[in-house]
Amino acid sequence: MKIAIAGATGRMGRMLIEAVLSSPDAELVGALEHDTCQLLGEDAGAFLGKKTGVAITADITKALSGAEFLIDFTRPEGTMAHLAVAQKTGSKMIIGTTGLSPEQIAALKKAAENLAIVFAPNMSVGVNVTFKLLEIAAKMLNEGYDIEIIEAHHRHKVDAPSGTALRMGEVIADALGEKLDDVAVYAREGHTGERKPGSIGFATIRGGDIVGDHTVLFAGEGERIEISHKSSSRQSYAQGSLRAARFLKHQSSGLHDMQDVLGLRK
Ligand SMILES: NC(=O)C1=CN([C@@H]2O[C@H](COP(=O)(O)OP(=O)(O)OC[C@H]3O[C@@H](n4cnc5c(N)ncnc54)[C@H](OP(=O)(O)O)[C@@H]3O)[C@@H](O)[C@H]2O)C=CC1
Ligand SMILES: O=C(O)C1=N[C@H](C(=O)O)C[C@H](O)C1
Repeated sequence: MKIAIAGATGRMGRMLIEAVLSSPDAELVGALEHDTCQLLGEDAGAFLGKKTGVAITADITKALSGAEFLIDFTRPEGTMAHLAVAQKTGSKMIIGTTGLSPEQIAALKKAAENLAIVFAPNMSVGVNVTFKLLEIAAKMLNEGYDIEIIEAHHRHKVDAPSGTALRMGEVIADALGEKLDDVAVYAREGHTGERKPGSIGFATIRGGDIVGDHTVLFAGEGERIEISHKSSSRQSYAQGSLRAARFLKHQSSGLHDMQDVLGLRK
């Protein structure tokens, strides 16, 4: 698999480069950064002490020439700019970027009519299995339990709640026959009044180097159930992205997610 990485000097970009270089069925062919990056022109493997022959570039077309796949963990505006070029080069996209607006997601759907894309807020197998556990729990605890989603991430994260927490909310709302927009409570402060029955609350923690923790609390009378996933390394996201690329080898179009990649869709 000939793979280009966007955000090549970022936390996920570096993890992905390392994963591609260690994977026998993958080859690094492009490393993309934006034009203010201090490391443009440097070998993409330099941070590992490796020579890959692939220089970090801000030229999207150059980075994508010869790339069958583009793995993109950047920012929404970066992802949308990369998508526009990938549509021309035909590079299939694996998108992990979170915080996209509804309009940007609609643009992904449109592009996916002719381009195969995996777009998922969390590429780890564990989180995607957790989504299934939440679906079961929400269906079985559909009365008498208040649902709160608590997420914690490192101090550098720019979007909140996390994409994963929002997807957890969507999975639970869907299992309860609701729309997340109608039941979500994203913040509480001051005299809030009593908890609104049927709402799904979100709480966000930011600090230090926390890779990514998510807990869903089902709080009833006299008991609480907690379903938690904790990431201690970004490797699971990188390995999940490579699984997504292998899945896309067999797709010519469509907007897929990790439930499709892992065969978890009901
Ligand atoms: N789906 C999943 O499994 C996961 C998703 N994520 C998501 O991936 C994204 C990146 O996370 P992370 O690696 O921690 O972030 P980083 O900030 O470490 O990396 C982002 C990279 O993208 C670059 N970048 C920023 N803005 C643009 C732009 N407009 N165009 C092109 N490149 C840009 C940054 O460059 P510079 O530093 O110079 O600005 C940086 O190299 C986030 O949205 C995060 O939520 C993260 C982990 C797992
Ligand atoms: O920014 C991160 O770090 C992460 N972002 C994703 C999200 O917003 O859910 C996935 C993971 O939690 C790490």
